[in-house]
Amino acid sequence: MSSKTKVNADLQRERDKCSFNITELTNLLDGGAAMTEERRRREETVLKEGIHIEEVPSEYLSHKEKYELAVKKACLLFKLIRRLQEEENTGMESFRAVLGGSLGAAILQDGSPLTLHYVMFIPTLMGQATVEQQAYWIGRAFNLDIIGTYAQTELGHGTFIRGLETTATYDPSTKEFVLHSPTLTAYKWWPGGLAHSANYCIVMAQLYTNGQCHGIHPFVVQLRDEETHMPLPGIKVGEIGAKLGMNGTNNGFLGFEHVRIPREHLLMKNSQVLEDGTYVKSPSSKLTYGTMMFVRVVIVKDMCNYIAKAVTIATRYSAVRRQSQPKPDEPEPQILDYLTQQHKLLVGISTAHAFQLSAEWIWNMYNNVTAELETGDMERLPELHALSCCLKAVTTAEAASVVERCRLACGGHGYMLASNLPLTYGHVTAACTYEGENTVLLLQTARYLVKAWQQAAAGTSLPPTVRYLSRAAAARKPRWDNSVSGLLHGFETLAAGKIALCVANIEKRQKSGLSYEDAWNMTSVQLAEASEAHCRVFILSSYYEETERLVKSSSPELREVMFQLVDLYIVYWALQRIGDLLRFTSISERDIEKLQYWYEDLLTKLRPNAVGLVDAFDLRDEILHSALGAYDGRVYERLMEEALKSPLNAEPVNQSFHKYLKPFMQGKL
Ligand SMILES: Cc1cc2nc3c(=O)[nH]c(=O)nc-3n(C[C@H](O)[C@H](O)[C@H](O)COP(=O)(O)OP(=O)(O)OC[C@H]3O[C@@H](n4cnc5c(N)ncnc54)[C@H](O)[C@@H]3O)c2cc1C
Repeated sequence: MSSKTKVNADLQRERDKCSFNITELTNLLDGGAAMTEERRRREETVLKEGIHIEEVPSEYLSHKEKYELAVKKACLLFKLIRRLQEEENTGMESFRAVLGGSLGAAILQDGSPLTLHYVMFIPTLMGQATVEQQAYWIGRAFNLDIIGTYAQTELGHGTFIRGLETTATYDPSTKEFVLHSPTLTAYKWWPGGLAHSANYCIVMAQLYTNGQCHGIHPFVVQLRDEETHMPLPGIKVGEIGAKLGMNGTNNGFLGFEHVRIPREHLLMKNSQVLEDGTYVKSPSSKLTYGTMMFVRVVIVKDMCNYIAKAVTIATRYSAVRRQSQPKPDEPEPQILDYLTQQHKLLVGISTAHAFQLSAEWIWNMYNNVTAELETGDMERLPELHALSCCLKAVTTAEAASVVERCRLACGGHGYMLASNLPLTYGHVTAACTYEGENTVLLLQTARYLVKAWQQAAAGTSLPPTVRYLSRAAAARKPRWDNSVSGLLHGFETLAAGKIALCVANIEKRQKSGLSYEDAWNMTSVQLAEASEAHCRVFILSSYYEETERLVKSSSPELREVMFQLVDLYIVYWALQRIGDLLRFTSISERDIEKLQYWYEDLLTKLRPNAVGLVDAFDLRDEILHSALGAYDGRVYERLMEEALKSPLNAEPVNQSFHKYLKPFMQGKL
């Protein structure tokens, strides 16, 4: 982890005074010392290849050059994965280990044109292809003989999947489907790698057979010649243009002009079209949820990595940076000594832990529910779906706000691309939109919560993550208790109160003559907030419970810090939601005052361990890729080194001086 160069004295002092063993925490976060060892070994293997090293920083390249560099790096990375698969005789794990987590992003800082192959193309084949189809496609995809992507969104529709316009019409005479984009708005728009990278694609299209539409289905479509890479006849494909971030991902558009594909290219694990055109319906439309939920859980894990990266950069910088002079005769303090700065950073650290533990929890639930699905048991599917929706929405939104707060915490230098905070923000804020737009996801969870509340009120027993609604429906406002468990109960009361109010408001609006849909829409701001409150209950309680379980055999020093972080996170959110707590619980002015003191006291207690806590994320300099966040804290030297890489600094006078500036100044332009 550490670079061999001299470490900034302030940063070293922070490390010296850390009260717990940093390696112990690293091991805890990785899931054991062996896992830390394995991660470090993998990072060493991958980074040793030097794929991440850039001759000219990619921000100074043109759009086209950026893409070409991203393809080069992605290919070298895939080549490495292939080698690791052979050497270690592994499968999908090598993809996940090298591309997932923070390692992939360290090599392709602005996104990879080949990621969709691994995050969407292969998982969709695994989830929706029959055994025979898998035998044919997965081998080819796995060996990277073909590169795929996933095209669902169209120019005209993203959220409303039923509104997609691309058609796939079955022709029994040739046993083919004919793919067509009837309008401009039917063009696929957004898929990563679609523009110039992938040669195959899973296309979601409206399936027509025997004159009847059966809704959206997945088709494997060849887009480009495997040899020349030229688009096949009838395929109109290109790039959608420059974006706020993720400019290496090669997002594309795609239109079809009566393109024919074999019948077998419909992924038929769930629904089928027989040779004569007979449509055989899926036993449950819910079976296709699997891939979607897998991706959402992966997103939550990604958010932990981005937050860990941003808080590491901003915290180390805050230990090095000195600013202002609050006491006239004393030197300028480290900015980390300002309570407002601790407020910006320490909650970020606890957020990374909270999300990681929530992600572990839902990952286990996902695996259990998937195993149950294989045996035809779908009981916990709606609960998992509701939880994965709100968790994706809340974690991505919060990650975006943590990263932005970290950027602001670094003042002007945080605005530099060299800090790596802007690119990190670009990644995180994109996740608020892709794989289900956040508001839409919160409203999906709200639908589940409204039903759950009605069941709770009717006395029906509820699944574990909404069981608190039954307790709330049965009891009156409990007495306020200003402890951690009291706060957790307070959040349950708050969430239940919000959900109950939404149900009451919808009913009231219906009684006043509105349709259910209009009553829902009029209540939707409250519904989205209720959904967020429910998610908060889940995150806070799983963070608390999982930490208790996790630190059972930890040293007393580490245990103390871990609980301080949990307390900080819970008290922080209580203070953020004071208005709601006043409205829905019996919290008093005095309780709030105590919470505020408690929060400030926690910040002060955690302050000496701030650097130790971010060091424990164990992010190598190559992964942080930041002049402000490097292990040695040589912030100013690195900023200057990076500035000197600007192509403008290659010559003392730019030609535009002679061409424009001088003639302009002399009135001759
Ligand atoms: C970086 C990036 C990568 C992407 N990659 C892919 C990809 O690989 N493949 C792919 O197929 N797609 C991809 N997408 C597309 C993405 O999935 C969609 O953008 C997303 O689903 C949102 O749909 P939309 O853009 O149509 O937004 P819209 O649905 O038009 O949303 C616009 C606004 O309307 C609101 N809204 C919409 N419906 C409702 C409702 N029912 N109730 C209340 N409010 C509503 C939303 O909350 C939002 O505020 C990507 C997008 C991004 C940004």
